Amino acid sequence: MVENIESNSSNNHKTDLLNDAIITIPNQTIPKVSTFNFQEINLNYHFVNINYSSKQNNSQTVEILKDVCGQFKSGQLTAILGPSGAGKTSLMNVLSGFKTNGVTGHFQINGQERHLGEFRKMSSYIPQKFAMLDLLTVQETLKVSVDLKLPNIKKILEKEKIINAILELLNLENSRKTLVHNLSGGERKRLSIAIELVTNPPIMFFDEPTSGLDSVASLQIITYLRRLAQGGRIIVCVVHQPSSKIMQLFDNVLVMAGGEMLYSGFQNEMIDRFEKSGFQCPQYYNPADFVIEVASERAHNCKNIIKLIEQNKSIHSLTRSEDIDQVNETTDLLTKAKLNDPVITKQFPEKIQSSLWRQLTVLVNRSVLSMTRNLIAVQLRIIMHVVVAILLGIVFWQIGDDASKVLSNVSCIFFVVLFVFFGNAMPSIFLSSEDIEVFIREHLNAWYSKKAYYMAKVIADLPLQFICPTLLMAIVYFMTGQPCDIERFVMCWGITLLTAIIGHFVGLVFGSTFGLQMGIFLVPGMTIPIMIFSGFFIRIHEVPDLLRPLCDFSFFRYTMEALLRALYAYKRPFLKCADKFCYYKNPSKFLSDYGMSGDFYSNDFCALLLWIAVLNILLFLSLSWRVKRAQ
Ligand SMILES: Nc1ncnc2c1ncn2[C@@H]1O[C@H](COP(=O)(O)OP(=O)(O)OP(=O)(O)O)[C@@H](O)[C@H]1O
Repeated sequence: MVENIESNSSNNHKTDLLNDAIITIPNQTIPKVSTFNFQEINLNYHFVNINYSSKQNNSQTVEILKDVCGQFKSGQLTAILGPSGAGKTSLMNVLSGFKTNGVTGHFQINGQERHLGEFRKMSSYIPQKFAMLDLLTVQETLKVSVDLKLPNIKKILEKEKIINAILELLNLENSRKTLVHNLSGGERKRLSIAIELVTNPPIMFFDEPTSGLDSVASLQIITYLRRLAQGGRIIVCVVHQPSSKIMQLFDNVLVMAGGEMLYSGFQNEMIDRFEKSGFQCPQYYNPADFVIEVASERAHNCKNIIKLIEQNKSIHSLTRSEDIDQVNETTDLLTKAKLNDPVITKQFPEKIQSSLWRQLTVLVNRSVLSMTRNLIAVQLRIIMHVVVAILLGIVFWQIGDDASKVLSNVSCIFFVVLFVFFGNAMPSIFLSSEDIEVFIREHLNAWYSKKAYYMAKVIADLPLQFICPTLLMAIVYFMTGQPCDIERFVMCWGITLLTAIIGHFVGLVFGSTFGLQMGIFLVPGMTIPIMIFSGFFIRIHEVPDLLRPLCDFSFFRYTMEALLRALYAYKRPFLKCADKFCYYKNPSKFLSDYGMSGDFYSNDFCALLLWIAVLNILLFLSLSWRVKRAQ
């Protein structure tokens, strides 16, 4: 079957199509990557004495990778093998530049020290769990990728040509209209490859691209990867127990054991090398299973195995830095000469980052598209606001001008604040925790800046933050019989909007910092205590002196104060009294009893704006922290 797939000329034709689609675009301003011909530059990625350690919670340092060396060359497909916990994923993270903290050693591209920023632009890392937005179709997902990664391609037809070529190459044409969350495991994997293929990167890393797939789908994926490698790319992937058929597709193998490198060299020399070192592979045994079994014995004799295999190595079986230097000197002269050629250097591939404006528009459009398909985020949120508003209107029907029901009116206002806050905070926790992984991947792959993502997050939800509180306030205000005064209505509406925005940011900050589970627990857990200091449960002047500063900190205090001032301050005439005596007939008396007298609506408004500014800063810091932590 392998042979069949390999000899299939139509597949080669698809590879050509992809290259054609990208290379023959009739526009001189097309990105450098589009004009890059992989055959022209032989990349040689060397890594020497790579060590990686991580600090534990108890401040102990764990050594994860120890003195790993090796090299990858253009046109070769390399597998990283090893038993569970051998350090394969860690090595992949380090080599791809996704992990930098605690990493030492030398990384060289064609003999020159790797510059991380540049390296990220010319490489792609497809992790095992490749985060994607579930509510976009395959075609839309690829379109976003093209829009962000190929900013110089403006014509829709050209974009479609590239998308079609990639879909055809990866056999995804029939799924182009399928939502990502409806894709099968294999299709999802292929889509993740497709997304990164858009820029035609010359170096691609895959962490377990076959995990969760059956043998046929696994073979298919590795065959695609081989085809990509044959197009002149460096393709490296971690694989778990590949079948013999799959093993044959690899050019090189890197075997890891206990964070050390056991073997690095040609796939077809591997068993020979192990046999010469005294490890006999039984007949008809899967070579991958065999080397993993040998590697699993590392706990007892890993050092001995490495030593033995070293003694029998060939020039291509690289296990130590000296070997790499030797190969460097002998084989890279031509490549170096080519790299120094200005014509070729000019064609060196790199991902071009689009302008901030373009990043912003693409990200906002994507968020809006995704949100409109999200039942919880949009439809349910609007419906809930309307239903609750009508319910409140019925329960508190026409009490706004009734002096005997002032306290009930305050409860109604408090309920509005509560509902608007949580009605916006909870969906935002869900939304932000859902796409934070997508952000980290795309940002680290140099698709867009943190600033663009942050601004898009703020802008995309604005329409809902406008619509939901507006609907709620309009219904509640008029059903509950608040004063028929447009100014007072606008004042109340403004505060409800700010409350919704604060709720949204609180949700974003907690969701992106702590994730969904912790966010759902922490938002109510941390905000409900703040409500105690809102002036609703206990009047501010009755709060113990020691805790009084907390009232200045509570944003619920400012929302309550502002709303009650909008309704009862600013020379509001006496309220109607249906009973013989109404204590709060005079609205100013009520405000003064609650410690809210004075026409200071604007102060409360400014305090809420300040809160929004602080939450914005926290959100930006949270995103930066998440990116840093991912590295
Ligand atoms: N940040 C970390 N802190 C502490 N230990 C870590 C950290 N990352 C990885 N390790 C440890 O390093 C070892 C290698 O982990 P890694 O995930 O690279 O292994 P792997 O070969 O990919 O395993 P698997 O095949 O099971 O995914 C494991 O023992 C793991 O527990």
